[in-house]
Order: sequence, then C-alpha cells, then structure tokens
Amino acid sequence: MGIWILNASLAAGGNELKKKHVFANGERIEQIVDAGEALPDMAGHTVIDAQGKLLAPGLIDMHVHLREPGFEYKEDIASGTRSAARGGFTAIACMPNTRPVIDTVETVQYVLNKAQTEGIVRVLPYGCITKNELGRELTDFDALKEAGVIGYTDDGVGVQSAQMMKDAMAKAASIGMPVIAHCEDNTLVEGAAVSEGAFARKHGLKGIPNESEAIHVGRDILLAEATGVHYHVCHVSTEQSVRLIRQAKQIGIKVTAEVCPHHLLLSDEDIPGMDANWKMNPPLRTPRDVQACIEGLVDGTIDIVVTDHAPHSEEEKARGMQLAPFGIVGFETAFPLLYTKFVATGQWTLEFLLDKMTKLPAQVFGLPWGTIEVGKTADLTLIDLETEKKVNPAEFLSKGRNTPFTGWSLKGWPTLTIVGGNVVWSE
Ligand SMILES: NC(=O)N[C@@H](CC(=O)O)C(=O)O
Ligand SMILES: [Zn+2]
Ligand SMILES: [Zn+2]
Repeated sequence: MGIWILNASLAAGGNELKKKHVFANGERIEQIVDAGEALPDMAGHTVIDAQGKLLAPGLIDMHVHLREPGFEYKEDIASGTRSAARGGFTAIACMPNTRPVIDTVETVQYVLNKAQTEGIVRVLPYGCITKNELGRELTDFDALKEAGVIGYTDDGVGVQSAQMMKDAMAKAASIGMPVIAHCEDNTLVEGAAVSEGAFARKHGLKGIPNESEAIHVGRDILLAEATGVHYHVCHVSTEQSVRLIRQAKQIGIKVTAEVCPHHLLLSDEDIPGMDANWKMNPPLRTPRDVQACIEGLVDGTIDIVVTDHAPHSEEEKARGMQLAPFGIVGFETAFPLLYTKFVATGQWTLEFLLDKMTKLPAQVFGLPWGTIEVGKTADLTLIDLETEKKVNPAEFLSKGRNTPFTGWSLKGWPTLTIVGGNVVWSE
C-alpha cells in the first residue's frame, strides 16, 4: 500500500510554490503530478490531503544529542527521535558523548539496534575521535567505520592536542571519512559559562573569548590542508571562525561548516538574566558575531543548519548559569524559528532555508536523501506555513524543556512526517 499526498505545495525555486500530488509507493517516491491534471486511480492507497501545506524533503540534522546510552533521564532514542519527527526531521546524526561514549563497535551497534527497534527517524551515529573523548588515544577508525559510523568527533570537548588531531585527520582521510570538530581551546575557557561581552561584563562573570573557538578552527584548517581530510566545523559561532573558513574555502581546502538557529537569532545581549536555558556551548556571542554567522550562511561559507539538540533535565538546568550544563533543545523549534525570522521577513527565500536543512546536509555528508524526486526515498515533511503558534516547551516530545525560545510566536510548524513512505508522526 502506498500513500498519495494530494494538493501539496512543493518548493519550486526562490519563494515559488507549485501545487502537486505526490505518490510514495513503499519506500520510494513513484509519481509526482501537477495538481491540475486528472487524478490517477488511488484505490487501495492511503490518501492525505495536504490542503496546500508545504511538502518539503524530510529535514536532516547533522548534529544532535540523543543521550542514549547512559543519560536516558535527559533523553533517549525513543523520545529524541519523536522530538525530531515533530520538528520535521527524518534523519539525524547523533553525537557520541554518551555514557559509555560511542568509541567501540559494541556501542555503535547498541545505538543502531535501539534506533531500529525504538527510533522513528533515521539515526546516523558518529564515533569518537579519541577513546572516552579524553584526547589521549585514537579510537579504531576502521572498526567504527565498519560498524556504521558516518564520521568521527569528540563533540562536547575540543581535541586539545594538534598532533592527535593531525593523526585523526590523516587516518580519516585514508579511509575516506570526515572529521567533525567541536572547536574549543580549554586553556582559554576555564570555568566560564557565557561569552565575553555585555552580559558577562554586566554580571561580573568571566567570559569565554571568541579565540577559544577560532584558534581550533584555524589550527584544524591547516591540518586539513596538510592531510587532505574532509574537515567539518561544528556549531560555528564567531566572526573569526567564519572568516577563517571563508578563506580556507577560497583556496580549496576541504572544509565545511554548520551553524545553529540560536547563533543566528540570539546574542549575549538578549540573555534576560541568570537563566541557564540561555547557556549553551558555544555561548551566545555578540551581535556582530551573529551578523557574521548570518553572512557566512548566506554566502555559503557555512554550508548547513543543525540544531545541536542538547537536552538536559530541569533539575540540572535549575543549578543556575554558572553550574548548569551547557546545551539547549532544538528539534521542535528549528524550522519555525528560521522560517518566521528569516523567510517570512523576506531576508531569505524558502528555497534557501530548505536547502540548508535538506539538500546541502545530504550533499556535505554524502547521504542519499534531501530532495523530492521520482525514484528517491520518500522522506517527507508537511509544514504549515500559515498558522501562528507560541513555543510551548510543555508540548515538546523531547524529555528536555531547556529552550530560550519559550513564548515566541512562530509560523512554519511541521504537521506530518514521513520516513521511507511511512507516516511516523502527525499532529
Ligand atoms: N552544545 C552544548 O551546549 N552541549 C552539548 C555538547 C556540545 O555540543 O558541545 C551537550 O552534549 O550537552
Ligand atoms: Zn560541541
Ligand atoms: Zn553538540
């Protein structure tokens, strides 16, 4: 049995939409017909009337934390993938900073098995660069690749040793795999919870300087040049990082980069007080950095948008700005935030935003999804571009409620998510 999605608006370049009927037969998209044409026989198939809503390729998020194994009180694969589906995501790449960390074949298999039995969207695991993310010894890249990881990263911490990073890149390059880097020099950060800037000054807090990120970006670009690896920069947040990546791309170094919605929408000047729902790593930077990240995304320096969905418990976040863990949830607000603030305001086209969340992540990581075409996998998301609704963390399917966007009035809410031709979530 297949699914007919009738009267869907498909993005057709710029802000243009074309009304179509789309037929997914099993896993694949089998037909796309203009809404004006005579309807084919739909007998025996499920029929969904999209009523003009946007039908987008399933969103792809290349940086998320599912917390399983080990931190199931924050999130697990069941809740995390449901939260992702509610956000319109059909494929998500999960970070290995779990407990144990994903640094062995067994842990990779554990995550993949759980994803298969309890997950409702595609889960692509990353493996660690170093054992236990301690920065001392490389993991077995070959074995992890064989087990199914899509790249290597110690996300949560920076790889402090340049030699370790160079060895990692050389090895990854030799087996055609990417290195994904959380860029942070610990010696420049020590104990700081927010960025250097107006908020830290006002509250007399030690600040995280921009260089703590950019020093790693610069170092790693040189190492990527030397090793030829595909180097991907996590959650870019500073003007300096954007500049370095832009220059590296200009001279042909194989570097790609991602940015999170919060680093495009919030600066440290927006932090209302000592509320840890505004605490994440990298921290909210200055308005100038926000502007640079937007410019970087627009000119292609930054390739893709990711959420860095990082759920924590309420108890953890209640410890206050200084003591609470870094991180905010992201799945269930990402598309509405960016649609409302950048597309509905006319700064970006719909096509631009969709590309950054579908086609380009697939392209950057060599994944077979991200477009709506006959013959391709039916990973699809229906999105209501009209209805305005307030962000209400109590409704989240994530176990995490830690968001700074509570109460924001947004449009662009996903209403139905299809993975491989199956409806996995609907409003
Ligand atoms: N981004 C965050 O603030 N936190 C992440 C770690 C990370 O992405 O570096 C987490 O695991 O909680
Ligand atoms: Zn990180
Ligand atoms: Zn992360």
